[in-house]
Amino acid sequence: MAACTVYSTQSLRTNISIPTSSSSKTHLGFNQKQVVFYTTSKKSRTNNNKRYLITCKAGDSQTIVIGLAADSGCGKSTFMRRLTSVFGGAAEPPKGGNPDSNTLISDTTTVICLDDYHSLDRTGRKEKGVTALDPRANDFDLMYQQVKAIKDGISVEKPIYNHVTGLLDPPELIKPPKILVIEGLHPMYDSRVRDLLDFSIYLDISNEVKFAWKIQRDMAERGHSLESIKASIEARKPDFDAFIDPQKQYADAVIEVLPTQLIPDDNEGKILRVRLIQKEGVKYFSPVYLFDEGSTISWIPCGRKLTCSYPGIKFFYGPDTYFGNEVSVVEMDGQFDRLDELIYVESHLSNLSSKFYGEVTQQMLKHADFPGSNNGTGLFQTIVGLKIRDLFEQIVASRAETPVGAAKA
Ligand SMILES: Nc1ncnc2c1ncn2[C@@H]1O[C@H](COP(=O)(O)OP(=O)(O)OP(=O)(O)O)[C@@H](O)[C@H]1O
Ligand SMILES: O=C(CO)[C@H](O)[C@H](O)COP(=O)(O)O
Repeated sequence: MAACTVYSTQSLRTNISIPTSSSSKTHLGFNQKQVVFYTTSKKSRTNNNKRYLITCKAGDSQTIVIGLAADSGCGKSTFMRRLTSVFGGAAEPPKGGNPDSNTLISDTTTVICLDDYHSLDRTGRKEKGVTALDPRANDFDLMYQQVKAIKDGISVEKPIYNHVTGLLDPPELIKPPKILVIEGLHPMYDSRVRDLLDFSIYLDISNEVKFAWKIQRDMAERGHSLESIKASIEARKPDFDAFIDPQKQYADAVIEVLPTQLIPDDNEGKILRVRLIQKEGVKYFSPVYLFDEGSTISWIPCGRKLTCSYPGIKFFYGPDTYFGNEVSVVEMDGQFDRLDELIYVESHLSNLSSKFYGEVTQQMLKHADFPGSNNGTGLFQTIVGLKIRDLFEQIVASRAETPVGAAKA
């Protein structure tokens, strides 16, 4: 008989299929209760008026789980596009599925958006007076159960939050990929979910820059008024500070985006100072460094090999502490004039986990049209993408070396 796991999902509205043809009685435990299912037909089952989702699959290769946390409009999608590109192949929504699905699937990666675990839809949040950032508007039990199931090689029927209608749509099937990325507001909020992560990233966009990006997108591209953008940022801020921002203390890598220091009192938010904060001592992750590992360096690369216009470019590298953890920081302030000259900067960075000389520059040139390609946001997102590929390859290699049975010891 197939090994089965039960996932409770009360928000489930449609029947789901049970991928087993077994006709025998199956005893499955859930929430300390023993429930009995007859897995004879491909339908969802109800027990004590509660609907259960049953998934059956014997998982033999564990999925690697990456968490990416950030507020809305802070570059998660852009980062995801860079990451999937590092693995090759395009990422697309599930074929033939809900056109408003938030999921992106490529050969190696599946990116799920944690908005899909909103337990309250738009109307529900309005009625209860809570924002989507509030944990009460999210189902962390289901998030944990499903991420764990995928990590264990088991397919799940994940709910969909529809950003167009503001409703919870019928679920979609998510099969275990090689790499699962969970991106959204709360990947590191719940300790059970956090413990499932093999690597975690937080995009820390300062208020000034967030405001500038919001204006650019929501005003220029979506026709919102300046007042409504300001009001929306203000309304989210208390919950952002309480529930989203504190997650950065748990991240293995933080990309911090600040206004430039090269122009005194700059408040345009166009030139950026970007810091890649890398935790020391994380298994399978060795931080990138500039010139000499462990030293402290300030570097202005502008000159014969790198064209810079005002206000120039400044790099910094050095050790630091971050929420009590030892970290290494690489910082870039300013922006590139010519991306093809980035190779000069790349050749001074070490531990990049690139597969060939110039891979970072090649990736940046390939996606020159993505936001942030001329500054540290694009550069550090690309580098973190390479580090994730390296982490994945190291974990796979270490599993191949581990004799069967020893892994459980
Ligand atoms: N590195 C960047 N430099 C400049 N602008 C950026 C950068 N990253 C993102 N933006 C701006 O922010 C907008 C949102 O970016 P993106 O879609 O990647 O964010 P998101 O976190 O996925 O947003 P949402 O959660 O709202 O879907 C972009 O359209 C762009 O205007
Ligand atoms: O913070 C968000 C994450 O994307 C959204 O605001 C949240 O998911 C609610 O979505 P919508 O505004 O479409 O109802």
